[in-house]
Amino acid sequence: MDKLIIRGGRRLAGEVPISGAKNAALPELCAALLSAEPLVLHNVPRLQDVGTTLKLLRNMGATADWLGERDTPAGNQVRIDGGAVTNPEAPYELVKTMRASILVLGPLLARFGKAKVSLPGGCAIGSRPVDQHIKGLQAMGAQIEVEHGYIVANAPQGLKGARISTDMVTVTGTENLLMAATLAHGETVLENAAQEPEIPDLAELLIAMGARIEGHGSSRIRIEGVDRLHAPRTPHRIVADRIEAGTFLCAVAATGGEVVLRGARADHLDAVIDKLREAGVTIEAGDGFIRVSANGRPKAVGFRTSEYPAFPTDMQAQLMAVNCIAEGSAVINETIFENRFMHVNEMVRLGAKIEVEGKTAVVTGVERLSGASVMATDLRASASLVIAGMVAEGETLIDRIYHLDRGYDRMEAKLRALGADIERVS
Ligand SMILES: CC(=O)N[C@H]1[C@@H](OP(=O)(O)OP(=O)(O)OC[C@H]2O[C@@H](n3ccc(=O)[nH]c3=O)[C@H](O)[C@@H]2O)O[C@H](CO)[C@@H](O)[C@@H]1O
Ligand SMILES: C=C(OP(=O)(O)O)C(=O)O
Repeated sequence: MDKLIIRGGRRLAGEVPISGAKNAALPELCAALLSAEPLVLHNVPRLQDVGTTLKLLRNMGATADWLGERDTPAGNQVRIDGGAVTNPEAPYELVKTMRASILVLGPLLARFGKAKVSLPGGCAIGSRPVDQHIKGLQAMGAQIEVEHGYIVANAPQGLKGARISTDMVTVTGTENLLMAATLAHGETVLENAAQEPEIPDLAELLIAMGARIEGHGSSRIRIEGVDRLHAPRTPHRIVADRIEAGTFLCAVAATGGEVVLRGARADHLDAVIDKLREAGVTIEAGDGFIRVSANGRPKAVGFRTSEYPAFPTDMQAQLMAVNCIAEGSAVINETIFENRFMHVNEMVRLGAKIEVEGKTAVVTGVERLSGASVMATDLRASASLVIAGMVAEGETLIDRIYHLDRGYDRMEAKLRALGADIERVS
């Protein structure tokens, strides 16, 4: 099992390319199931969850291939041909490692009138049910049973448009229902829709495939179903990963230095950038880049996670790492997931002062952290430990970094290119 060894104390400097967004790539790869014509996506990040999704699509009979080797001009392009899908099923073995596999449910049901998808189960950050996905598809006329750990869904006459208001804002729930509605008979209205930038990115892809969608990016999306979707005339380029970009911003805020993030979208990171400025970090942005510079200890900043455009839960752990070495103390409220403070005990092993009560963490900044062996428990927890390790004195060893690889494209190589002392060992 791979581990990371980090020797802290280096400032970061230089330029780093920001990859395509994991959370846009996953639904957009699944969107290939909506059409019998091939889909080509550009700017696909080379990370574990993308590999798992390609396997899942191949298991159904689709062809799904990278168009070039890593680091070649076509190295981030993928072609999926959903024309050959014969087996509209997602087995537990593939679904258990990646919760986003639930995103095949809507497309399969809409195109084939049936689907059998393993329940994804919970994960370290919380129980993460999919009841809203099921409720929405039932409102569109699907018959759904949960049997032996599988969602077994049927809509022999096809799905029909409906007005659906989910009980809470759900990102993959909105994506699943949006994709399903593109091929439903009549009009679907999604109320209380998620507004994360990955949703308009998905909607733009679907529109390029012939879908009729309005209101994406707002809390009310209207979809008029069509008979079939086709290949987009030009390949779709996946939007930049705002969480990867935010992670690098926090890394520089903690270590100090000056870094340019190439390809990053500052307009998708307003809440994170506001907090980092409040912490004393300098951030400038222009078309396709963000420049961040920091000197000395940041100031502690409190924040509360919430749905986009508020502060993202996927950045909570990384900004907590910055707070660990900041001047002053900060209160952090996690409102999206019930158990997303798994990194706290590991940060405490590095010398951080953090107290957790329920959904609130109080961080009192310390002057220095000290390197230790720690364990990654989930994706963003891993990233926060990398940040903490880069400012800790001495050596930090991070175990179980398969969590990190699920969502970052070679983070350690990108950090090493910026001057960090970080290596992967087996
Ligand atoms: C692949 C992907 O895009 N993952 C992101 C997506 O996850 P994901 O789409 O799974 O998260 P949701 O937005 O659905 O979850 C929000 C909240 O609603 C609850 N809920 C959700 C659906 C449902 O049917 N029932 C229910 O109770 C969840 O348990 C959670 O407490 O959005 C999260 C919130 O921004 C991010 O942290 C994840 O990185
Ligand atoms: C929680 C995350 O992802 P997923 O929904 O894929 O588990 C994340 O990206 O931080």
